[in-house]
Amino acid sequence: MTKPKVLVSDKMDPNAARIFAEMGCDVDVITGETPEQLIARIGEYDGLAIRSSTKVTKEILDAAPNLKVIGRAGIGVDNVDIPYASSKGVVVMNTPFGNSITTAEHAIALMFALARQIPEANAQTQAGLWPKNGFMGVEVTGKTLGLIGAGNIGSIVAARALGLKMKVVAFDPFLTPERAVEMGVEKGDLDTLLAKADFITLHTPLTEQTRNILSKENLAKTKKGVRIINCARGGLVDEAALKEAMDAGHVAGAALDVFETEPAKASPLFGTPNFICTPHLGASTNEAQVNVALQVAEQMADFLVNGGVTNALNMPSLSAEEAPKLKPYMALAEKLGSLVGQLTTGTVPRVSIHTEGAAAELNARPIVAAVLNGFLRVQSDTVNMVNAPFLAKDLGIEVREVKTEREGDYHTLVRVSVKTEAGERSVAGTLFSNAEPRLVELFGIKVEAELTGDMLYIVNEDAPGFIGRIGTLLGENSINIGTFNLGRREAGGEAVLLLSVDNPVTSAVLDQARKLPGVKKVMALKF
Ligand SMILES: NC(=O)c1ccc[n+]([C@@H]2O[C@H](COP(=O)([O-])OP(=O)(O)OC[C@H]3O[C@@H](n4cnc5c(N)ncnc54)[C@H](O)[C@@H]3O)[C@@H](O)[C@H]2O)c1
Ligand SMILES: O=C(O)[C@H](O)COP(=O)(O)O
Repeated sequence: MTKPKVLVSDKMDPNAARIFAEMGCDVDVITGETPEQLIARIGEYDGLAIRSSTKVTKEILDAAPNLKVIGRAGIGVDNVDIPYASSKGVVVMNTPFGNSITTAEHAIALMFALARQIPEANAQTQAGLWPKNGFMGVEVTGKTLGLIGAGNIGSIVAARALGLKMKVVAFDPFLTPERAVEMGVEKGDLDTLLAKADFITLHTPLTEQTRNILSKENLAKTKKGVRIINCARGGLVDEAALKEAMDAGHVAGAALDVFETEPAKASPLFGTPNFICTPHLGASTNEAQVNVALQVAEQMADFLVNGGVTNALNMPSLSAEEAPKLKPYMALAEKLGSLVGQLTTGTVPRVSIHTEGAAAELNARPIVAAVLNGFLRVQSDTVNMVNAPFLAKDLGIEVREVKTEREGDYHTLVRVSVKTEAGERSVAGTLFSNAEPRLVELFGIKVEAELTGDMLYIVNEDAPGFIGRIGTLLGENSINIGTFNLGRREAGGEAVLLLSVDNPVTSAVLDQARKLPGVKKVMALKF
């Protein structure tokens, strides 16, 4: 088997290359290239490992027909066009915790640097000025820290601030009151935070809701003398408004690790008294860089070599604990989706996935993605688990999930129903020995079959002699039957026959089968 090829295109701890190689990938480390150089190179790679410098644009993705996974050694993925990567079936993963402590520590370091004006005091002292009386600081003890964003990094910052005997007011629409109590912070709305905080620190992603969250208007609502720290993303603070508020003496200090435009080689804020900045160093410690490099390489290699999915942003993750349980269900779901996809013609406005019994206790998202993958594979060769839900949405297909924890006839069951012009049609399957996918119902008829390889699907009138005739036809055409599965609505009624065959059935043989007495429909299927 050829080894997957991975390109590391941003500066990363060497442990990443070591892990890729140890886990069975060929790895090239080529950093600092222009977009044009990357476009010329990317075509041969299955994986791309990045930090924040490489911008993974549409043009790069279009030049990457083999690309299966992009791994971000870090948290923010705003440098990756995720919707476009998803549409191309490329998994995007990050390492959501590896640099959180380090970044939280940088925010605290900047808070102290602001409180005691350390950079300027250092510069003047080293310039021989000994400015003993020029730097009157403030204590942080007893002061209020306004935390905008109380996720991974925000909560570490809050814990450190509480340890420093500060009070913490947090604004985060997704922060539950219980979690706020657990964190020991006061949950408040943005206006309350702005009015109370002596220091404000930002820890949200940059989204339409958070862009310029510290706007001119909101800066005006802050306490006079407030100090602001941004170690999250440029664009959260309106830089021009911040400059005005600092010049007016309303904001006493600001520390930015991140800028709206990076690299920030010029800014009206540069040179402003009590303005401190660092060049996006939040994640730059040995510890964090080793963490994220090891983690991204392990995740990407696991995906490329074993199909494991961890920390993917555009695909349901499969934890080590869930994966063994979910994998046979995903195989079953994909086969059922493929079966209805192959047997259905015309537009399908709705696909419903119903899990029953043991299946209903599982994470439904990978099962749903697998059904859609199987269903849409019939119309697109490039569909996969990542892009299938997006493609379904683009096609206007409503996807419904239903769970029934109570067991029915089977201890575990997955049913896939599609709404068609002819009405609702459904197929259902179970797992034998919790591992082997089996079809158990096809359009209302009980039939037990393994969906595998080349198959022949026949609908006929239940009548004596039919099985002999079809067997003879296939035999005369040297087609060996592997399995033979029969079901019928009632004696003498509509019957279905699902045969697995050792070689594909030609259209000439399909035509002959259609001419057999009592035959209503004949189709070749492939799984
Ligand atoms: N400076 C650096 O080098 C550096 C390093 C690591 C992470 N980061 C950045 O720090 C940020 C936070 O990272 P994290 O790991 O804590 O992310 P996270 O996803 O764990 O937390 C983000 C929090 O922001 C909250 N949030 C979302 N929208 C909000 C809104 N409108 N108002 C208030 N809160 C909102 C979310 O509910 C969540 O709790 C990210 O932008 C990340 O890219 C920067
Ligand atoms: O989102 C992140 O992880 C940080 O912004 C770190 O970015 P970096 O890897 O480019 O230092």
